[in-house]
Amino acid sequence: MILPTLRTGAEELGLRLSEEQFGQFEKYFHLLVEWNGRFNLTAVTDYTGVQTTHFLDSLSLVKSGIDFESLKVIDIGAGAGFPGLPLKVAFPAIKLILLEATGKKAVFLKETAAALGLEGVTVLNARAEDAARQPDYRERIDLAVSRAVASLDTLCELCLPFCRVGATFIAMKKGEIASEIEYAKAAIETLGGRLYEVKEISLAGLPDPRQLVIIEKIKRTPPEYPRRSGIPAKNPLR
Ligand SMILES: C[S@@+](CC[C@H](N)C(=O)[O-])C[C@H]1O[C@@H](n2cnc3c(N)ncnc32)[C@H](O)[C@@H]1O
Repeated sequence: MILPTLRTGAEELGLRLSEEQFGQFEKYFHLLVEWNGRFNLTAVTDYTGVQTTHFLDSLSLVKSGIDFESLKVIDIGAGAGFPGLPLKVAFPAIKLILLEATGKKAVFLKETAAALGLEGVTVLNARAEDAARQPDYRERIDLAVSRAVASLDTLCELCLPFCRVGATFIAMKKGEIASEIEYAKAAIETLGGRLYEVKEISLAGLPDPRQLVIIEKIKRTPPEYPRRSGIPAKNPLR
């Protein structure tokens, strides 16, 4: 049987995946390992590790309680596709934008989405600071997600400008985040957000607890944000 760890974890998350979907995850695993031999995509390439650290961790977004069906979702700093691609495999009706600044990773994302037969996936090879100024993307998104890209204050400036008022932004974090949240309070408010909830996630397969930091967009983002490329990380809003 393929992907035993993912099967158990998905069940624990309340997800009922078909054999076709498990087949897509299996293919994704093989593409990840193959491309990783050419350039560095991830440090985790063992069969169980990918199922837990990448696939299940990405799917733990369901613990947010959001109904993903047919949402327009953007994954900011998608890297090798996490969490966006596993979410798309599990919820094929979402419209997914994978935003990734590094050209080679963007090529991997495009080829992988095609190889898995996924429709409704757009790969954007750009920096968030630039893409968020494009009318097609600014305040047009229902759900922004991001894992392992920046500290929460910086991340808010990269992600909240994409969210329409009423949309949700989820930052996937691990470890101690109380001070990170404290530092991000000003950024959340300035950019039109409101901290809704911090949800602790612990899954049997995951080595350490994670948090979903859930932020609602309650007001429009002022037009001066995001600032130009690199500034949100160099000089976070405080
Ligand atoms: C550590 S990787 C994490 C990748 C993936 N989210 C994951 O959890 O496996 C961070 C990724 O974010 C991308 N990135 C960082 N800053 C960015 C920005 N301002 N706009 C777009 N992508 C960015 C990097 O190129 C890199 O691929």
